[in-house]
Amino acid sequence: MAVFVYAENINGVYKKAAFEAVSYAKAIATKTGDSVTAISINPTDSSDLLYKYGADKVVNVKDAGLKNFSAKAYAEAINQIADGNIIVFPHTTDASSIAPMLAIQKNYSLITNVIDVPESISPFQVKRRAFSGKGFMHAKADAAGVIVTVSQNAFGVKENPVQGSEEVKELSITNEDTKVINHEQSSGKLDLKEAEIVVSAGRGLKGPENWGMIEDLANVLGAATACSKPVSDIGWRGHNEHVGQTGKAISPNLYIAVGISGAIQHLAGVNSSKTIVVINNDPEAPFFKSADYGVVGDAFQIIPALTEKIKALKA
Ligand SMILES: Cc1cc2nc3c(=O)[nH]c(=O)nc-3n(C[C@H](O)[C@H](O)[C@H](O)COP(=O)(O)OP(=O)(O)OC[C@H]3O[C@@H](n4cnc5c(N)ncnc54)[C@H](O)[C@@H]3O)c2cc1C
Repeated sequence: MAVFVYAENINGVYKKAAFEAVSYAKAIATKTGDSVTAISINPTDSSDLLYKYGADKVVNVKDAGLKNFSAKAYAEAINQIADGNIIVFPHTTDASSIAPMLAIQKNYSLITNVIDVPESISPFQVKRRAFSGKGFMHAKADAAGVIVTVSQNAFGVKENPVQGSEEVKELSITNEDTKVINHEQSSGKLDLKEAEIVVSAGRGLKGPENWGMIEDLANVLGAATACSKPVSDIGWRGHNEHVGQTGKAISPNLYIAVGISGAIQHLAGVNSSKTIVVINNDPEAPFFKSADYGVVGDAFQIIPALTEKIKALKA
């Protein structure tokens, strides 16, 4: 029996989340004594990239009808291939919409946002994030099969090279329900949900003209940029950068929050970050309660100085 894993790609290029999901599937397979089969839809990247993290077999689905993403059509394609009783997905936006559809098609349990290898396989029990990242729970699957989505940056990308094999599968799924009206391109250079470091700013920055210093800091750190909800609501930044309860939920290794008060709805999307640094000129700002490191001061002085210091250190 194989542990199946969905290896997500964007325009054919594997995401970091795909490598993390394969690493996670390998950890389960090691526990169960099974192999790992990765499924990817229309990839252009080499399967070698997935063998590196432990995929014993890679099934590359070729289907022109799946050129545009559709959760229903992708679930149908994966359903035709994944005949094991453990299926792993990354907890990305796309995969999080495929996984529930597949769970219904297969009548499997669905456990989202898992953060560790299962405590037991039969019954399948695993630790997951709950309540917008404010708590944890140990979820138990009660169906014959289980689908899990792995919280990004929680398990990590772990090399486990194997001699893998590849199979190309030609499918022809009908994808008539989906019509692409527009593609929104992320303004940042890095995918916010994949980024290890995120520099985020709020209304404390006073206006969009001041975002240059945030981008400069992000550039020297190799970070993605994010913002609070009001900032994207006013139109200072695009909605693709909005993090929080109603925006993207992220869990980078380092989250730097500049001029953000730390409202509960903002924290809901960022409190799974491994280290949080808060820069705010109000010592009473609620965000300091959730911070690992806090700097009380004016962002307009601190950010350029910090950027220069990091540049000097790197030089
Ligand atoms: C249903 C619902 C859902 C929501 N979802 C989200 C969500 O997903 N994400 C989200 O972010 N919000 C969300 N909100 C809004 C949230 O409640 C807050 O209003 C919002 O997060 C505040 O944004 P802010 O911190 O940028 O602005 P503010 O609350 O105005 O805070 C600005 C901060 O900047 C500091 N500051 C000012 N000048 C400087 C300076 N020169 N240097 C340093 N610091 C300075 C201030 O001290 C202050 O702490 C939601 C609200 C509701 C009701």
